[in-house]
Amino acid sequence: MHSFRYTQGELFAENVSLQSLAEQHGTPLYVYSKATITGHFTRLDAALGQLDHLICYAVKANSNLAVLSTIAKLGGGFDIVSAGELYRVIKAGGDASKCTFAGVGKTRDEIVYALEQGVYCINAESEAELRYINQVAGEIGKKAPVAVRVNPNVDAKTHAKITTGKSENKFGIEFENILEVYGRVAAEMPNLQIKGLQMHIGSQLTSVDPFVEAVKKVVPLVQEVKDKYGIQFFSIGGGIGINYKQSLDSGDEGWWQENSEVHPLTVQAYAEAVVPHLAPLGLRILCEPGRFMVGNAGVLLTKVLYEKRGAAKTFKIVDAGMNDLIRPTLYEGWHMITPLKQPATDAVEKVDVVGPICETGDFLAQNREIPLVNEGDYLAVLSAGAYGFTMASNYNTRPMPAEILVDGDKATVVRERQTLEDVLKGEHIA
Ligand SMILES: Cc1ncc(COP(=O)(O)O)c(C=O)c1O
Ligand SMILES: N[C@@H](CCCC[NH3+])C(=O)O
Repeated sequence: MHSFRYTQGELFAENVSLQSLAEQHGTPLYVYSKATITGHFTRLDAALGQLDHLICYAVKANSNLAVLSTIAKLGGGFDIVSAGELYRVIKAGGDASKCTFAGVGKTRDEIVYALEQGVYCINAESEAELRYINQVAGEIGKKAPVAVRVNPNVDAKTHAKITTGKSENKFGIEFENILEVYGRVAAEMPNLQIKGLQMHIGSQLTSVDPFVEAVKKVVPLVQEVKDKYGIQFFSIGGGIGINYKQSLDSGDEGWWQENSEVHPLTVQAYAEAVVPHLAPLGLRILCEPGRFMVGNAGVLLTKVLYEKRGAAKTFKIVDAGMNDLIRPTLYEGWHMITPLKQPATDAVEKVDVVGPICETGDFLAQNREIPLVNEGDYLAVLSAGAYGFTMASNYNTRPMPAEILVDGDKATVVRERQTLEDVLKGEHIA
């Protein structure tokens, strides 16, 4: 479901013209659609309807308070990876008791904060971590709810940098060692309460097969852990991929259709494939989607500053760089780029869309055919709602962009653009 579409020659987010937002608020600018987020949550929730389930949205994908508040109001829980993310969830009105705490390197302060706030579960990724949580919990007089993350050694067939469920990845404990570890937790770590088992094999999966392979492999183990230790939940992690090549409302027609392809993975297909394996467990099933929930719900608006016709290439130099959206640089991420004002002709030209950062890797697209645009025109980088702003930085001392949430006719600035003073805050001459 997408809420971005061309209407009378202009690109809209729900009922709001993106050109007007760019003119009013400046660029680079992130714009999110509340209807898309709500639609995605509702669809996944319905697809898992047969199970006792909880959607724990992976906050790292997009942690804007307004996004978190939207999901909290829909009844969602949250998968967090730091004290900072938990702090955000609480500030946004989310419920700590619906939070799972993931990550391989939790610190003492983070463990204490999570226990004090009463998170649903801490998902531990090593035996050393379990022992440390046990120690910290004892010191503060708490019993820590824990799950162990299993590394099922299944290939998620996604980009190498976002594969997490193979033996060579740093995540989780080997499948073969899980039962022994639970045994030691039960016998030797009195301040831990065994609450569940968790897995997550990777991000941006575009086929249901690796999910099914992992679920089929891990379910018998879950059953055994349940029988021995009486756990409450099994979390199947996140990872549902989105279609980066079809980011506009499907009713649209235009040059971008040529780039469209049917996404092989839908939530319905996902649920149909995994639910039959999960239902017999009789456990609460957690799901931790990040990108699926927000990826197609956000765009990054940018302005064409200059055109440079080089000997080998034509560059469109825009005002958004890799510090605003690092996915193309880091993962060869492909994001559709389209003008905010529909071009008068179908003509396209092959260009590199590059940012102002002093790095050769600073590009939003390379060798890409886009419609003819001139200096001063605005472009939208689509499907930028996940791992966009959350991975942005102040590299080259560039202020972080503003974020806007659109809800029907209403556009609200949900994070202000940083000023240079903001960027330098806390910094001192020795
Ligand atoms: C433990 C865990 N859960 C959930 C997610 C969310 O992943 P995605 O955004 O691909 O759904 C991640 C990131 O890959 C993760 O590491
Ligand atoms: N940041 C990655 C996804 C990482 C998933 C985190 N566990 C991306 O944009 O594709």
